[in-house]
Amino acid sequence: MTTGVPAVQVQQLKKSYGSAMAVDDISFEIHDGETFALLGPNGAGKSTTIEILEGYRDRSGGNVTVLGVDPQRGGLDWKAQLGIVLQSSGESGNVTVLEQLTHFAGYYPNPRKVSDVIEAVGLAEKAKMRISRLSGGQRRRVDVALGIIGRPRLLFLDEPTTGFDPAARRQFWGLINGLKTEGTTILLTTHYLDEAATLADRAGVIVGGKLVDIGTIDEIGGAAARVPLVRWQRDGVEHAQRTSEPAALAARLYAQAGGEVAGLEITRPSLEDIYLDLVGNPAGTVAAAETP
Ligand SMILES: Nc1ncnc2c1ncn2[C@@H]1O[C@H](COP(=O)(O)OP(=O)(O)OP(=O)(O)O)[C@@H](O)[C@H]1O
Repeated sequence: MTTGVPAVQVQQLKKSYGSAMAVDDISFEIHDGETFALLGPNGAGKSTTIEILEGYRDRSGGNVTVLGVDPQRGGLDWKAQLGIVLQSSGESGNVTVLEQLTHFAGYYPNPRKVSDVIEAVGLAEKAKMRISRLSGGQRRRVDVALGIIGRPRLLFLDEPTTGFDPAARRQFWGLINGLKTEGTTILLTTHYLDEAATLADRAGVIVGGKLVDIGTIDEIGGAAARVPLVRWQRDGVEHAQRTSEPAALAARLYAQAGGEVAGLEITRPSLEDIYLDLVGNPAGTVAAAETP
């Protein structure tokens, strides 16, 4: 249900570990029912931010509310409305998948049906197997199952699909889309940009503890970053040019070559290309513009 009150409100959040600033003056909001992806390279400050929102870590400065409550003061009622999938799996116990989920379901006032959750994360055939005997990716699915068993209003997913095979990742996307349809608010961190592009409504990009961009998936990086790229070869030399009229350029090249253009390729930057430009990775930068 949309109430108009942001599910998450972060204002000038700061977190230092000793003299090192892990999170440096970050502000953003997550609307009720929205899926928001926090993106950034290793060590950018994503987990620190999420752990502050979950109430696991104290902040050094700024204001934060999560479902209207300061996480440093959140009680059991507040916690029961959160679903949390931490970055590293804690589930390696000697109990079965079914036992573990049944046990955790007992902590929540209105849990999902255990068998439905086991089915949704693709563990039906492993329900009676001890968690310690599952593969890494299967254990990760148990983490996800534990995150959603309590029917959370707000779900935190910190790199949820690390270790998933491609089919499991697609299945997980379907699961998340189902939760979105039910109105669950989701905060996701992932290094898989296709995952962010598929699942998130908006994203924020953190680099070195600072928020360098925020917007809908279609806005991240700005319009200039989305201009198509035309590549071709002439006399064995690679050429590349960004242009908003790629067909016109291709036609010009065709006319100049008097026929087919060697190596002609027109691509639109993916979220990953745009992200790599944003975080300053040279592998993501596109060759300088030139005219044919
Ligand atoms: N408990 C801690 N004590 C000291 N420094 C820490 C602690 N936890 C994190 N840091 C530092 O804070 C910075 C941000 O770490 P954080 O785990 O939030 O990054 P991240 O964006 O989640 O990275 P990754 O993508 O690798 O998970 C890093 O430089 C890290 O070394």
